[in-house]
Amino acid sequence: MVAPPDNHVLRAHALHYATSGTPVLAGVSLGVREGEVLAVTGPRGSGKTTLLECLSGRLVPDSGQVWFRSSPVHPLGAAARERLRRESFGWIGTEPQLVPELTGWENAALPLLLRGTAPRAARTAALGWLERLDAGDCARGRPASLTQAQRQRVAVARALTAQPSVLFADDPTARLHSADSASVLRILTTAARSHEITVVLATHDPGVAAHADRRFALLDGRPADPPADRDSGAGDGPAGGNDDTEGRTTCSLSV
Ligand SMILES: Nc1ncnc2c1ncn2[C@@H]1O[C@H](COP(=O)(O)OP(=O)(O)OP(=O)(O)O)[C@@H](O)[C@H]1O
Repeated sequence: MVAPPDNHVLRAHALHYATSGTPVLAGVSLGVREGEVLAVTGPRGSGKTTLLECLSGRLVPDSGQVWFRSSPVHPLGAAARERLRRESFGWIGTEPQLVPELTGWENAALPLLLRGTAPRAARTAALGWLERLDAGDCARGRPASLTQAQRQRVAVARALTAQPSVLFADDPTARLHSADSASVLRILTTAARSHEITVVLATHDPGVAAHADRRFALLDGRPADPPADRDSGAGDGPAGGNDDTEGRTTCSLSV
């Protein structure tokens, strides 16, 4: 096993994953640089969610390697992967998946409370992020009383409150209207950049991918445009669609 280069916070090498005998990922390699916003793009069913799940330790690939900084993730057992996710990773899904019995701030504070942070400090941090995300008015409401966009803002606050090293966002705005989508994405990416949180963002929407620094395109579980030198790690080099792009969205917000 070879540890990733220093400037990669995450690295995957030759990932294969199949479900019911059908290949979902078929030899995917990529590196994610510290602090970047990387969009994993591709049509529906191309394997984006599965790739994020393998990178984040939610799924164990059938073969291949995943590294987080200088530590291998793929050989870890379930408890160690869960600890890694709790301590170092955040996840925002397409659906907010909030706890219905808890208020907005309680939902946003949950990762800190699970880590053992004192309730008062967890509450202060959660309220701070809700305010920064223009969701201060969601603090006292339970999820059922909030709109879809408000619930997703609470989910974003929950992910950021934990100050993850890497935030995985799986089509986080797919259920939002375009104005809400643009606003949530702008706030999410601005907050991540100002707090040096690496983001891996799955989307099939080029408008969403435009918020990222770089794109990695999948097609049928493979890199859509692999670099000529695959051993150097697909998605790392200046080749094809998996390349540094000028997609970074200029934003004056300070979150
Ligand atoms: N648990 C599972 N059981 C059966 N098939 C699965 C499972 N997970 C993924 N698949 C299949 O693997 C393929 C890739 O799924 P995946 O969700 O990773 O793609 P995606 O690019 O994220 O798609 P979408 O944009 O629709 O979310 C699809 O054909 C999907 O049906």
